[in-house]
Formats: sequence, C-alpha cells, structure tokens
Amino acid sequence: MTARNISRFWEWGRKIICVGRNYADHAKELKNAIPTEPVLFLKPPSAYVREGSPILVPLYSSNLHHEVELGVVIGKGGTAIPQSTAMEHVAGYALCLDMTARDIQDECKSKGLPWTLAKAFNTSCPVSDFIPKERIPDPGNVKLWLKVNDQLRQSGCTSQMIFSVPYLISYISDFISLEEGDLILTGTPKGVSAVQEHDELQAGIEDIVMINFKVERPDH
Ligand SMILES: O=C([O-])CC(=O)C(=O)O
Ligand SMILES: [Mg+2]
Repeated sequence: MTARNISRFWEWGRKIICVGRNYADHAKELKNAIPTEPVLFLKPPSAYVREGSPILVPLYSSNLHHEVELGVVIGKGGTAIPQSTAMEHVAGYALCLDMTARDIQDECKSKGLPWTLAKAFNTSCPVSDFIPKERIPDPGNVKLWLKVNDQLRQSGCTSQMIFSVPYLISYISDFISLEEGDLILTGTPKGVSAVQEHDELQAGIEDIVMINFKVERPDH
C-alpha cells in the first residue's frame, strides 16, 4: 500500500466534525447561551471546496453567513484520547470556513430540528492548504481574520476559545473515534455576516496562510 499524503487530507473522504459556540463573543451575538460542554455537528466530505472553485449559495437560503475557523487535521486516529496526549494525534491545521445558511439554521433551531441543511450542503466547507503542525506551535494563540470585498468582518484569536484544541480532541474521541485525515472545525469568533452572489471572501491565519473564494449562485 502506498503511503497517503496528509497534505491532501480533503481528498480522503474523512469526516468533518464541527464545534459550535466555542467563542463567547459569537455565542452572544447570536443570542445563544455560553455552552458548558462542546456543541458538535458534522459536515460530509462533499462539503469541501478548494480555492479556484466557488462557494455556492444554497438555492433555499437567502442569508448565507461566513464563519472563519481554525481547522485541526488529525494525523493519528484514536478513541477516548486523553487530553495529555491529544496533541500527538494532530498532523497539522487548515484555515476553514463554516458556511452557514443562517435562515435555515434559525428555522431548525426554532423547530428543534438538526442543522444538516443549514451547515452540511455542498461547498459549505472551504479549506486552505494543509499547514504542517510545526508552523503553528500554539494553536491556542493564533489570530484569525476574514474580509468580504476587502472589508474586515471577523478578527479574533484562538486564545478566546472556551474549549482548547486538546480538550476538544479528547472530548470528541469519547463519542466519535477519530481517524487519520479527519478535520475538526473549532468554532468561530464574532463578526459573522451575510454574503451575496459575486462577493469575494479573503481569510487568513496571521500571515501563515490566506485563502480567497468567490460566492456564486448554482445554475441548477
Ligand atoms: O452556527 C453557529 O453559530 C455555531 C457555530 O458553528 C460556531 O459557533 O462556529
Ligand atoms: Mg461554526
């Protein structure tokens, strides 16, 4: 068997596990309670989109939001991973957007229904190139930013996370075994807002990585 190249993790078809409400300022802006345990949801691998392809607004949504997030790429799988060894399971990072059909999510929330159509549609997970672990020595202290048409909308630091990267790896792996190539989206800081067709999104982790995506309407 040939060795797989972790730098193309998005091609492996592994799961994407997302953490919600992990920044108090974002939980507050959407009038949600500060969680006492991580809030988890999933995106399928078909949510991935890479630079060069557009983010597609779902036809059923009129309020598509951006959420810039630090992604953690798993290098070594495991179940019930202790917090003390959690970082040994990390291969690296990626800058990710958790694209969210906010109007659909609001409807799901009010009806007590799952967020699948709000969060897991095609192109709902734009990702950057893989960032090797060594380039981010402390994932609990890096700055994330996002601009729409050159205007700064989100600017936050992972030091504001309620639950740290090692805590999340340990917590998630108690319920869902982690596999090599899985991606964890660690939540978004405040500043989420709507994007429209033809908007240009630019986001980065300090000067470590930058991504550019265009928003389009699908023609079907
Ligand atoms: O939709 C939400 O507000 C939850 C979420 O994904 C986040 O906080 O990153
Ligand atoms: Mg999110």
